[in-house]
Amino acid sequence: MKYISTRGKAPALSFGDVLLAGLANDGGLYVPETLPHYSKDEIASWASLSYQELAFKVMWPFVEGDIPAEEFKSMIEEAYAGFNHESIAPMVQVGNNEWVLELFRGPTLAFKDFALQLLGRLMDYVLAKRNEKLVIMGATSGDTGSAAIEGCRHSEHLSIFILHPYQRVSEVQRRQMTTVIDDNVFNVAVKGNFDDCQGMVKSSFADQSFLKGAKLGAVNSINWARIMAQIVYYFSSALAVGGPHRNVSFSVPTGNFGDIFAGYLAKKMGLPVDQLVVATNQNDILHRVIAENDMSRQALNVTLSPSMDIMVSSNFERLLFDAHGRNGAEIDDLMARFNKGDVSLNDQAWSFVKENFDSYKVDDKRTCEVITEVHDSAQYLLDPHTAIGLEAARQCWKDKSVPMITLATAHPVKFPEAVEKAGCDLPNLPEHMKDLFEREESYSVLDNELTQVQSFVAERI
Ligand SMILES: Cc1ncc(COP(=O)(O)O)c(C=O)c1O
Ligand SMILES: N[C@@H](CCOP(=O)(O)O)C(=O)O
Repeated sequence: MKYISTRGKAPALSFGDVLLAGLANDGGLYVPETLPHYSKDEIASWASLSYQELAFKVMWPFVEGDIPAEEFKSMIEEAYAGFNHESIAPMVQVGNNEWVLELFRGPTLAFKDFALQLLGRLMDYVLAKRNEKLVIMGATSGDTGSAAIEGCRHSEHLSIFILHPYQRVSEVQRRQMTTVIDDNVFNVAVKGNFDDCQGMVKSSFADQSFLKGAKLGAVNSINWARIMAQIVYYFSSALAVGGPHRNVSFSVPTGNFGDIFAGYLAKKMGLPVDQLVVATNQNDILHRVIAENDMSRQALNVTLSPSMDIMVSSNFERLLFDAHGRNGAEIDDLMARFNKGDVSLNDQAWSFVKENFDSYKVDDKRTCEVITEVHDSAQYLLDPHTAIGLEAARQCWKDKSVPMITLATAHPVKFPEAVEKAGCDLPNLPEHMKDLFEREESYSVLDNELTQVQSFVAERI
């Protein structure tokens, strides 16, 4: 499998190279040159597989040639061994034909563990083979950071620098990152927002001279391997409710557009998907572009769903690549126009986006109401991101005979403020985190300045 950049100027790479490259050197994002496609019968034949076996089936075409099959199988086994449910991604019914897909059963209690438990192992394997080291820079609005640290901390080949927006992640999220005191783990609180952190990571890829020869890698969903691992649970959940011989729909709490892009790819690979619903909080650029073709950047709101406080949505570029007939030159030009303030898509691209996605925006007040309502009606506690997903599902659902699956992207215990505002009791922290509030923290607070952050990294590698 070869991977090409959405901006058409970077060289096509193999899986191993894409894994380590993160962002393409033309500023684009890597996507597979072609996708495997499966018939309904082939997909149906996967129904009896374990999650790990299914993960191998779905991901193998993307890594074949770079990772030996037996090694890849072992990595998958290890990656999901630390999940606390035997199904790995269990489903809970919360209404008629209405399902919640629990993606928070991994070590850091968010869907990011699905990809990052595997990514750390993949990177470690490829780096060991090549006898190389990698400096990871990642940006987080709260969940990627801890999942990436957990996935990479044991590697001798990786050092990891995670930028989070100062005072804009929940205390549980912050402590999950900052209480990991390892020689190769560095946490930085940037006096800015998530977009600032993500912008610094992307600028660092564009000019890596500050690293004095060291190589930079990515753990955010700009890294193709993140998306690849997230495709699997669209297949597992569809199979659990009668797919592929019946259609299913998905509603996805969305920020950086990585998770729902994985669902879009599952559909392209043959999974019969009726609707893909983009659920946003008040930071609604994705809802505005789908509904009104308005991509104008507005000030970032602080919400009760902080992990989705994102305005510049990296993976949307991967979708736009398809919307523009996979023409890299057009995307290169489009991105330059966006940076100069252009805020709309051409008619053809907008139609493509609207044909593939529905969308809905949910504010904080409604988020809390949904948490309360579902707690009362189904005795089930949603986290605020999932509540947004469920409300969007209900508002956008066109055919109620089609099962609607909302992705539960995080555990409610990470977001006490929303749970308490909804009038619900906060569950206890799981056993492995129960002393989280007593653990020592270590992190540095830096100004929202690229040079300051880059010097911090350069001095520590
Ligand atoms: C809990 C939670 N829900 C939803 C999202 C949005 O996912 P994506 O960025 O892949 O759209 C994130 C982070 O991005 C998250 O941490
Ligand atoms: N919500 C994310 C933001 C980063 O998204 P990613 O999927 O690109 O890593 C977070 O929790 O950090």
